[in-house]
Amino acid sequence: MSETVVVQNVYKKYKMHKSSKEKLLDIILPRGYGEDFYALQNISFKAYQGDVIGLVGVNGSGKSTLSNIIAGVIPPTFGEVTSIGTTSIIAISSGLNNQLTGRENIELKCLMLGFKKKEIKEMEPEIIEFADIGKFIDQPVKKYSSGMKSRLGFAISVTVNPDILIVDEALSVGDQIFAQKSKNKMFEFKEKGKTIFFVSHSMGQIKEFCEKAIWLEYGEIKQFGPVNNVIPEYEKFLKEYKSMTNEQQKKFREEVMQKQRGLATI
Ligand SMILES: Nc1ncnc2c1ncn2[C@@H]1O[C@H](COP(=O)(O)OP(=O)(O)OP(=O)(O)O)[C@@H](O)[C@H]1O
Repeated sequence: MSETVVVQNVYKKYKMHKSSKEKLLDIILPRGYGEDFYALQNISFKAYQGDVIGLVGVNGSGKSTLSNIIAGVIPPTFGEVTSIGTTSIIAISSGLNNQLTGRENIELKCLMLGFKKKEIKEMEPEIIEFADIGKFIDQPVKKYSSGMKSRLGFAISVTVNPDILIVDEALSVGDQIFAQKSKNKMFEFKEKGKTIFFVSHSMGQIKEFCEKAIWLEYGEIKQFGPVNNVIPEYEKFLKEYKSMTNEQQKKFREEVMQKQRGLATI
């Protein structure tokens, strides 16, 4: 099985700003301003053709940041990501331009992915049919509901037929019929041997769909392995976390923040 995504020692550092003044200082000052905060630390793993990998972790553990880095939407601060093949990300905030119509967004996104105008015209009917948002396709996206946006984002991302697909919570919005249609499409991709990363808070969906899982904690990989090993451990942690008192949960979150604040050894 050949490698499709190689992630090596990836870190993502953000600055914490308490006010817009601090944000401004960060831009003006040569060394920047603000406390360092690591959304990701020391992330390394390999994905292979046909891998379907679930990304799990509590809120703020770094799932979306890692998805965006794999997709090339944002760069890592340190480290390297090598992708063999075309990559497409499906996320609720899927980078649609609010001022443009759905149809114009199709063209823009496909142009950005490197397609020629003729190819886009050929793909357009398929995208519109999959999105199934009727006359809204010629309305500006700012008039769309969140479900409509995710339908259009999903339709574009799957129709361009990427080798590597990153699905970030996309199945949690939209109605049941669309969710089923999306699920079928993803199973179709899985059968074709594409590499899929799947972010979800639904352990049911992760267990149903993925063979491997990455559990992120404090922006680090806590566990990576077969879904049947990782998810029971993660569920055990979730159960313990839920049974904590508010005070204990607060302490845990503070420890998390502390760990992400520049304690990284690079
Ligand atoms: N642009 C940014 N600037 C500063 N901090 C950021 C930025 N984007 C994300 N973060 C921080 O990085 C951490 C990881 O965020 P991320 O969205 O990747 O987590 P997540 O696991 O996807 O969370 P959720 O389950 O809530 O979607 C969070 O603490 C978040 O506040």
